[in-house]
Amino acid sequence: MIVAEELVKEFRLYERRPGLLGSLSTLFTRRHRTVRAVDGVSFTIAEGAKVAYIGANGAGKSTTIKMLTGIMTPTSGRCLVAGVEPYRDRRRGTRNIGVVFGQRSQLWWDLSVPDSFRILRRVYDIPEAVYRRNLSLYRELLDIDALGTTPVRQLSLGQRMRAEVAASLLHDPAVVFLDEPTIGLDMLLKEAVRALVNRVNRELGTTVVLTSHDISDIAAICDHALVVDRGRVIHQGTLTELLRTAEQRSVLFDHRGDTPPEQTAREIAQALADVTTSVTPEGRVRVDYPSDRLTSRQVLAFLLERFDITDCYAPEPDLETVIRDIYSSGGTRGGAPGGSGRAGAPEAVA
Ligand SMILES: Nc1ncnc2c1ncn2[C@@H]1O[C@H](COP(=O)(O)OP(=O)(O)OP(=O)(O)O)[C@@H](O)[C@H]1O
Repeated sequence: MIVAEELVKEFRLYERRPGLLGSLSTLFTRRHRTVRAVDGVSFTIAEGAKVAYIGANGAGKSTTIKMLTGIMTPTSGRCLVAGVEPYRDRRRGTRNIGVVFGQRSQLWWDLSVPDSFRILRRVYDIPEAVYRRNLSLYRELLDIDALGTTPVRQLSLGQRMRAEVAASLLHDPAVVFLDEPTIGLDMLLKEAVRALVNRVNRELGTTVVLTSHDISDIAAICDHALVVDRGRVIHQGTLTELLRTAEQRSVLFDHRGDTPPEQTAREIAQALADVTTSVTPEGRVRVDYPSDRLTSRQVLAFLLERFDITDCYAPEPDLETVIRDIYSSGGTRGGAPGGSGRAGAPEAVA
């Protein structure tokens, strides 16, 4: 559904020299430096996938999405969305694509939400049945009627974002790009937006590309992740594979006997290099270990041999920690199953 091949975007930044003389001299000799915001990014996203596009501030997410939605033309490389190069054929491109994009609005500021929707219906030539089905879905999930006839400019951020998400899906696009779609929404509305996105994906097979700093959006919607750092793809695969790359794992357990858990924790820390131990408020022993130096099998074998364990579990690594680790390593860690890196042919995300 989406193919990016060695996508590059460079910006020229012109230097301004201080003072009046400096300003005058820049009229004659303009010096510039080039910023490479996207540095040869290649990937494919299959039809119907729900992909989190993850990266720290300035990693190149918005620039990539601007190229995928046809707002920007790549410096080199190319991308195809539903078979169309969106920046070459914007008319055909926009029919396939829905977008919720940060500060940009697709609504008319002086008009109400229903009036904006009526215009969008004409622009996209949306069949009556599709328009009605979608409006009733937005009534059911987003309480869209509550926005009434207030002009869009007078809506709160949360109210506007509800309308933006609905507007992006009104024409049943094949792909929807959602950049921070739940910003400004309260907990219930966040859940409603996530439910809507999941429902259109399930019922219509809409491909979803989500950018969000809210990890719970990613966990609630996405099944795949594409992680970028300094303009390059550094990880791609399923969310489960991403979680498996966790650098730190843990095991929690209870055991029989008179030894207090604090003493057990000390014994383990002395016996096993690289682990850290603690006792939870419930009195369980917690063992944290680095996954590149110890396997869960080794840790469990050690614990089973030494202690009469009555209960034991290994919690899933949490997504937030995993993503933070990826950012801090700047893509120098080994890739997850499914591959990482940018060289060669585009790699499949789903
Ligand atoms: N129009 C522009 N002119 C010059 N530099 C730009 C322009 N747009 C983006 N950049 C630079 O390109 C890099 C990537 O920016 P981009 O907005 O794509 O990052 P991002 O991952 O979306 O960040 P954020 O999470 O903060 O939105 C940054 O260094 C940014 O300063």
